[in-house]
Amino acid sequence: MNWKDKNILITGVGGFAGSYLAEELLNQKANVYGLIRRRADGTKAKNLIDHGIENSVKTIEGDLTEITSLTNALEISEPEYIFHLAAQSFVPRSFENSPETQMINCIGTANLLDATRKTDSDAKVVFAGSSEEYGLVISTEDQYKQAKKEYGTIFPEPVNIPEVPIKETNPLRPMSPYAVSKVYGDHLMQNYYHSYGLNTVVSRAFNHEGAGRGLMFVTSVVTNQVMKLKFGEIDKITIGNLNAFRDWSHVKDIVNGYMTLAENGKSGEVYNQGSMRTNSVLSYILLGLKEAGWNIGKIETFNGDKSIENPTEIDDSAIYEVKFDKTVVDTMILDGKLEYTLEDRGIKVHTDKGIIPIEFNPDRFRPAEVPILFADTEKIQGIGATIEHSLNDIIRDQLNYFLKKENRL
Ligand SMILES: Nc1nc2c(ncn2[C@@H]2O[C@H](COP(=O)(O)OP(=O)(O)O[C@H]3O[C@H](CO)[C@@H](O)[C@H](O)[C@@H]3O)[C@@H](O)[C@H]2O)c(=O)[nH]1
Repeated sequence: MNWKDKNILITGVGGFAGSYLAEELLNQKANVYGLIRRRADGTKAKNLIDHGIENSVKTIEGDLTEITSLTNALEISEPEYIFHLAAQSFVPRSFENSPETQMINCIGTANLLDATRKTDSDAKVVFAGSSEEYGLVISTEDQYKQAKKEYGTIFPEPVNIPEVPIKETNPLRPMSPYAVSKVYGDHLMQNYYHSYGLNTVVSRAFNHEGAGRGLMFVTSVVTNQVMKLKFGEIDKITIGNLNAFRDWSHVKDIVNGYMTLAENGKSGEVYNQGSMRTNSVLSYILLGLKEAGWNIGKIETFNGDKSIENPTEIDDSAIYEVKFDKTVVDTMILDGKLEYTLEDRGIKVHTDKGIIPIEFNPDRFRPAEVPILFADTEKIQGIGATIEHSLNDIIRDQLNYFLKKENRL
């Protein structure tokens, strides 16, 4: 599409993905308006400054929880396209303060849709739903039996096992207040299309990462610590569940996907966005260490009773970037060579420069966890989206970000 001179409104423009999206649209000469929360100190959002676009985005102050803010933003920007990215997006925070998450994510989305309807805007709305909506994805028969026991008759039955890679038609089994809030927004988008004919398209993006990712998300937790290790500021890595598998995309691929949805997404439809890979948190750490210059020899549990020799040398994509193999669930390394529990307290990584401990912090484990996410992205690829970045591209960008930030380049 030719974005030149098109009016765009982005909610959450000061956020991680919002600022990448704004930069790309500005590069393509669109008029970018961004809804931004009032800041007591009068400064602009840091992400806009990092992207050098703080003066090019036309910011409109407002709050999603006040519908007048949204009608005002729509009247000022007269958008042809709205990207609704603003949200409380950190899963653990939603467990701590669920009403806050619901206010922003549910009421905020309801306000935006209703403001769009009431102002007779014919803008196309692209909504940032989430892979978290899928929640408890079933990978094995045993897991299914256990889940069925726990959740009883309300458990949405799998269509087939394994349910990975996950298609848009998969049942939604949200596992956190955040995930529930995204299911709400997702369904409301579809409902406003069917009830009022609003042009709404839902993106269910899987995890997306890159330079500038919030420090609390696991990929930044890892790469930030890897850099601190490199410069001798810490002597171990502290982490939560090493055994979670995520489908990590580069944020730039996801932002391009949002633009593809604006251009070619069918109204009332839902599209996954992901990388067609799934990797464990442990793999992210090992690849991060490797990228930062360590050679990894062996990994073992703290008491040494379980170990793997040369894990990063088993280096083909079957280990670290897989087309999902159904034998692989709930084990740390994808071929299941090292299994561990929280009682093991951590893992030692033997390297050419000494041992690096990876210590489990029980506080970082969640009341309910999503064990694996892995997208089937055929539908969005069918309308033109592509995957341009590898997992190592993401890790490299994040490591370099921390190098630059600390003036270490
Ligand atoms: N944050 C964090 N997560 C950790 C840690 N240790 C292990 N993890 C595990 O790493 C996984 C990823 O956590 P996050 O990076 O916090 O992301 P998320 O919960 O998967 O959610 C992100 O992706 C969603 C899309 O799938 C987004 O919708 C959501 O807003 C967020 O960006 C989770 O399984 C989490 O338990 C840690 O120290 N910190």
